[in-house]
Amino acid sequence: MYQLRLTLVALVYKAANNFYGYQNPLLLQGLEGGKVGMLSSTLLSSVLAPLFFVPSLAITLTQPTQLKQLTYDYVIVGAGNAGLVLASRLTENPKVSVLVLEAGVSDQGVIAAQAPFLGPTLTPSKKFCAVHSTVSAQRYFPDTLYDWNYTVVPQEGLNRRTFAYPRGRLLGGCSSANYLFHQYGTDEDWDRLSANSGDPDWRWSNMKKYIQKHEKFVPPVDGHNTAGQFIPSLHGFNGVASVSLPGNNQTIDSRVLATTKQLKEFPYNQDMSGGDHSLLGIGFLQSSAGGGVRSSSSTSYLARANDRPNLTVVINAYVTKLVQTGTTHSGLKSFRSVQFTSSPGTGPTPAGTSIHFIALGPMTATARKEVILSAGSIGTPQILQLSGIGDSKFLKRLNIIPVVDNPSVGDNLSDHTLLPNLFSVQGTQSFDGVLRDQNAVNAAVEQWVQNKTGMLANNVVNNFGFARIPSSASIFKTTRDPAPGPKSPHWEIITSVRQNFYFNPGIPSPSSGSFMTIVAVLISPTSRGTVKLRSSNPFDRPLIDPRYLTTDFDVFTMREAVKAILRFTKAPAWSDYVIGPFGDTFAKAKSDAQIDAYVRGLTTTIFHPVGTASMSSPKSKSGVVNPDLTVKGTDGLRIVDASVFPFVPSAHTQGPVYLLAERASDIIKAAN
Ligand SMILES: Cc1cc2nc3c(=O)[nH]c(=O)nc-3n(C[C@H](O)[C@H](O)[C@H](O)COP(=O)(O)OP(=O)(O)OC[C@H]3O[C@@H](n4cnc5c(N)ncnc54)[C@H](O)[C@@H]3O)c2cc1C
Repeated sequence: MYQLRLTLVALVYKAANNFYGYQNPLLLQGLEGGKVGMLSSTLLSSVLAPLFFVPSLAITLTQPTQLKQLTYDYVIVGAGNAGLVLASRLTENPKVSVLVLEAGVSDQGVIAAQAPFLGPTLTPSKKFCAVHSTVSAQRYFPDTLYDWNYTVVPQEGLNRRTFAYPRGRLLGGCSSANYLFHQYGTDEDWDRLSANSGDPDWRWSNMKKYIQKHEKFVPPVDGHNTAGQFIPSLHGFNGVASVSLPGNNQTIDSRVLATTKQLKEFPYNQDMSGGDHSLLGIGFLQSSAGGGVRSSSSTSYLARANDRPNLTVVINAYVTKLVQTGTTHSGLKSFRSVQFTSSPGTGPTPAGTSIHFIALGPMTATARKEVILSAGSIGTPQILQLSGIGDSKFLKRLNIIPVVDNPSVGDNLSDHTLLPNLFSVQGTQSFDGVLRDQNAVNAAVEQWVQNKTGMLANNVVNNFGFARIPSSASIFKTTRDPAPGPKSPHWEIITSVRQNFYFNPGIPSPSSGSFMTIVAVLISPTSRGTVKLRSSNPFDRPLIDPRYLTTDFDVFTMREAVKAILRFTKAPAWSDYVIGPFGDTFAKAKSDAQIDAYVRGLTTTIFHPVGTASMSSPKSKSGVVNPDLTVKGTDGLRIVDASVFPFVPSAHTQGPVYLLAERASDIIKAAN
């Protein structure tokens, strides 16, 4: 138990420094070179798993070679957020057999995937690797076993910076590795999807029923009175995955709430889940957790299907391509087979290069009914292109034989950007103080170990909100409002007490002082990017180019968000707390040009890529899937994951993915 506590303490520090960006080099040195050693969650998995068993998987095979059969009714690629919803729903019929192929590892016993506070240790830090930095990329992008360890190509709109682009690589996918914010987007998001695709059943009036199937709203772990913090009628209480309000008061909560009374610009919003209810305003975060433990698609949807003999899940199974199995009378190319192999080694590799290949020869699984791609917004377009489904001219250049010419594959990448704004604050009550106090950290660890409450049981954020730029703003003279409707936000504000900032190379982390970070997120981006193959080698990481802040609207909105956040901190509620912006570029950012430079220097991602296999109407010449999620020009192949959203929803994306996958399960059941 001593080792457990030591390891948890170190993970607390790692979590604190990974969240939203900044790593304290001294702290890292301490962790990597000190007694605790390189604290990997692998250690936790192997040594400590029995102490923290959370029901997730039971029948999972750990290698493709353990498969006793290779033909199933459905083959699902990716045991991620969407993939496990499908696996769980399709196997409700005991006559239907399902194989799920997952390249990543198990989530069982992975403590960092369980304690909400430790989630950020699963993915590489977002610490910026400056092109002019003297520090190697490897030093600041340490690969993790639970992540695909991607990086973005140098971003033109962000001073040609590159940075880590986390994607979960374990059972549950990103739902096991994310930061647990849980919402559904606005009704206007879903109504736009419906209008664009021509399918009335994507409308919110139809989609909202899936909340009841998906969500199990549970009380917060501290048992506080939640009256006025959420609206019960917007939630499900008997669904599969737990959702809860914060269970550990943070020092700034009361100031945030006071601000909502003091500034008309930031009204209080009683429920932040979205849908029928507006997202505008500030309220309490709802997290995908219950009882102080993360709820992922693995611990919820897979757990309920564990004992079904008709479901087979294989981890360490890397899908290299889809195999064409014929052509229909109408000329559609059938893809009912999937080629896969043992996952390559996951040891440290320099960011952006090939992964060392140690796999056995390829195997092929075949679906009697359908193959369903749920490999996520990066994996899905990668597999499509490797299979000859994509832009023919581009594929030929990579010596891949084109089968279905579709230039939309891998296009239209859309993501939310993130800018951490750091403020110096008074006193020692910020999270910085807690982290410098070994006794406080030990006590928090002890509390979670004993009864799953306290700091580790909680998300790192308690309050957040959404806002619009005024309709009279000058940008609307030249740009059409990209939000899906007047109730949907343009940007998001996330309040946090963490020491949590991105620093310009040369400005060391302060070893004293207290900080508050208020994050600005661009919610309705107009920049669009791409995910394209680097080569025909399936183990080469694809080229990810979100093209962040390459439009006037996106730059304008981030600038206005920074100005609004400065106004937020001028409310009387902060007068005895906030000292002022921290860091030269922020403190001196007064003119629009200075704010823009500050924004371009620090913005990265909040990990919500969508759109790389967009849904469009069957008649549309662009797009990758039809409204029923079948892949255009193909037969026997669907896509169910975040890649099909043509626009990034006005929310954190796991909730929309859950609803998408619930409806997709119904569509697939009805079609077969
Ligand atoms: C660090 C981080 C923090 C986030 N925070 C939040 C948050 O707080 N709230 C929120 O709502 N959203 C958050 N998100 C985003 C959200 O979790 C994702 O949008 C969503 O879960 C994506 O679901 P998906 O099914 O499309 O893909 P995934 O969940 O990524 O599933 C894809 C699966 O396919 C597997 N796969 C990929 N390629 C292959 C292959 N070749 N062979 C076999 N398997 C393969 C992957 O390993 C993965 O398990 C976060 C994401 C990250 C990475």
